[in-house]
Amino acid sequence: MDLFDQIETVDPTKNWLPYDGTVHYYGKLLGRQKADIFLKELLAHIEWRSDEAVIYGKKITTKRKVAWYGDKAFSYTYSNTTKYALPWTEALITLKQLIEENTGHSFNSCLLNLYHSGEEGMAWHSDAEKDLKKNGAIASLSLGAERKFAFKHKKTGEKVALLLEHGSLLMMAGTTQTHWLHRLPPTKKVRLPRVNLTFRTIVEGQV
Ligand SMILES: O=C(O)CCC(=O)C(=O)O
Ligand SMILES: [Fe+2]
Repeated sequence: MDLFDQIETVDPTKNWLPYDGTVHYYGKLLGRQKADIFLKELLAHIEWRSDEAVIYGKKITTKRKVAWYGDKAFSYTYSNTTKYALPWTEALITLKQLIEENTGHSFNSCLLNLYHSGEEGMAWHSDAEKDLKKNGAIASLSLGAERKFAFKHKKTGEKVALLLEHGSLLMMAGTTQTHWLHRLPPTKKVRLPRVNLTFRTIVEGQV
């Protein structure tokens, strides 16, 4: 697939996955000017922290920064560490409402990632932690540097890739997290920062 074909031909009804899940790309939900303003605002005012993970009993710290916000101080566990959501900022509520209006889904939390340059990425994973609503939709808003985003089927290994533009929205729904991994590959070609927001639904006390 030619990644650069997609810009003129954004069809929000297209499912980018061939089977076992649903991924819709809405293209640029925010125009250039608004996207620039939100990027600046989030870079300046989100409480960015290094991400911590415990892998084989060792605590590691990522260069990539993260932050987590929500309706209340949900606790959320992944990579053997527990985090607590901060209360929504005005900018995040505005973005959350915009996404809810455009997708018909609602969300109660948001995980933000800051990649300072193309050298920072995120490894293959799926977002199916037990705190998340099972098969709940995840809305991913991208600001800043355009980056490639890839999916890989857990059994067949089939891959799908697309380019996430400044101000764009990607929706992952249905059984996507059960059957597909996704990642943000690192690249030497990108020198500018990117902020990604994934709006999610946390379910407390779910077994
Ligand atoms: O940065 C991205 O586009 C994806 C981030 C992601 O997969 C996650 O936060 O779980
Ligand atoms: Fe993810």
